[in-house]
Amino acid sequence: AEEQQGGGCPAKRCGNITISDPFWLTDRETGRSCDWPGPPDFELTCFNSSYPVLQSSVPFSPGFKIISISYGERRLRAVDLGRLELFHASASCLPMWNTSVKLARQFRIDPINLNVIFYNCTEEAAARRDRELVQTTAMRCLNASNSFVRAGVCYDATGNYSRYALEGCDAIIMPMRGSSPGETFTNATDYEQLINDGFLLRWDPPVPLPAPVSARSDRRGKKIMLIGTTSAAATFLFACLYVLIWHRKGKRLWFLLCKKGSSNTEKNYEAMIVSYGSLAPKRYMHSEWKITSSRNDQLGKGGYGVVFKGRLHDGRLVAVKFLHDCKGNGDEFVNEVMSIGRTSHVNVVSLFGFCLEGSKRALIYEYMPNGSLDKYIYSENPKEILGWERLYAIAIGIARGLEYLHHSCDTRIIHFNIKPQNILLDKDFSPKIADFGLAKLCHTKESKLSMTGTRGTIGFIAPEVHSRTFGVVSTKSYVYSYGMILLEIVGGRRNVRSIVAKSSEKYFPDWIYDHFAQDDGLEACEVTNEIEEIARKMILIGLWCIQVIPLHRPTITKVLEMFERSLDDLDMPPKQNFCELL
Ligand SMILES: Nc1ncnc2c1ncn2[C@@H]1O[C@H](COP(=O)(O)OP(=O)(O)OP(=O)(O)O)[C@@H](O)[C@H]1O
Repeated sequence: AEEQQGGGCPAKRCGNITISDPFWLTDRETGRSCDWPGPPDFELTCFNSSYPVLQSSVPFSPGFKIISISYGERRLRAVDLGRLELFHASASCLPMWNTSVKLARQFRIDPINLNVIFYNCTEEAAARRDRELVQTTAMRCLNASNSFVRAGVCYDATGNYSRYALEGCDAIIMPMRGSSPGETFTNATDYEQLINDGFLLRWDPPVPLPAPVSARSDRRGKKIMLIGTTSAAATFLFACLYVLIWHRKGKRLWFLLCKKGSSNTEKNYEAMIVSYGSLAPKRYMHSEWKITSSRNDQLGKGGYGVVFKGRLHDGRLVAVKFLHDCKGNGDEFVNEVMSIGRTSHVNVVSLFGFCLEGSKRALIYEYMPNGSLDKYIYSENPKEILGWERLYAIAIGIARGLEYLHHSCDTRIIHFNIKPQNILLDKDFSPKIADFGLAKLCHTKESKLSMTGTRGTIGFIAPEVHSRTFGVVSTKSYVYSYGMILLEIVGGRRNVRSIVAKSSEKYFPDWIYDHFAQDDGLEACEVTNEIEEIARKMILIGLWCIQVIPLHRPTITKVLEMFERSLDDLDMPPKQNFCELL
């Protein structure tokens, strides 16, 4: 019988290799040579008519050059093109994935292969002590003095090569062609040749695809198809009804169904996560963490969902935020989570990972043992618990975190929800900004405090966010919220209430403005002589930040400069007419 490609087209040649079932060739320039494509993982392209290329499952990363295919043994020899680029790239390195990550589901690295490990070191001491390592010379994009290579590492079926880890070095593992039985390479000098020789891959037979509908198919065939399709549709409908009924009866079954999406979607998510590199937040399965506290003991509940304390398998404590009412599909969710996860600053809460199981979504954050700032500033005696110096340090820390979110990272991250509930305190009471980037992920129920600029209470949201008549929404809108937090730190809501009671319901920013110049004016805020400078500075900066017109507010960088100055160098801001906001 005539040899065929996967999908039923006649076999073709690319260079000196015959492409036949299950592989199939696409011609990128002239379009598909087959009407009916073969199994997706087995699609090849022919590079310059000289050799076939197997695609990488990681988007935008180079695939594999095929050197030979043994159809009988279901084995092929391939070279990772990403590795070759290491030798030829003139300027920068492409992200280096472990080869196994780039392989589609149907392919496995043959256990007969040995491995080469490349080390890129920031500290070389450990690498230099290791006699088996050879310093690299040919890697254009790595600094030759701090990159090393080890060859002949045996295959480990569990994929655990941690015993080869070196302190101060990143490592990348790539398979190399297995030698004759029993022989291992201990000398890595020939690493370039070893990589060029390629390695062996095995494949599992693809699941057969349904046959194409041919224009020439006879009536009987059509009838069978019709019966088949109708019964498949009926079965599907029946299954849907069954699930719906069960969903109503008990959510458990629904959960089981949602636990994992289709394997293609799953693969897509994995590929997206991998493409963000090693610092990307990790995707956790429900089984990889557990809630440590009971339902009655949740950490809190906000506009986006409920937050529980949890623990990862490795022992780390986390805060798990179960999101409700999420926008967009899984891919969009993963992309947004990745951009949130790229933030890294001492004053910004770290996102360790996320959960995405069907429609269920959760974010996993580092756990902040001292909770949120509101707990302290609205307590009976906040200044006694934290002390003014600490409160002052917290104020500066928040400004640093905001400056980072404004300038140093992905500008797509918007945080319209700066308020004391979203300032979390770590074990040393250092502040970290939480809850950013969520507006893009989920719909929120209106936030409890921040939207209500009602009489006598303080709203954290800048006037221009409510109404464009006040100006354009910009980073100055965060500055407004920050200013309100400063005034809250000084005044505290309880204090505000008592002041309000004593002063015929005067708005706190108005009240503090009027009392700022008076000698005993700050007594109501428990300000004593020793800490007067600190308190007055926070008030002045706060009042500058809450100027109604955004243009009149300082930038957050300017705010940090103001903290550096002495009180005498700071001017009094113009008094605002807050009535128009209330
Ligand atoms: N990483 C964390 N560590 C410790 N506690 C946390 C953490 N994240 C949130 N919390 C607690 O959970 C509470 C609820 O948090 P969440 O961010 O969901 O809502 P919120 O900030 O009160 O309201 P909103 O959603 O309107 O911003 C917080 O006030 C805080 O006390």
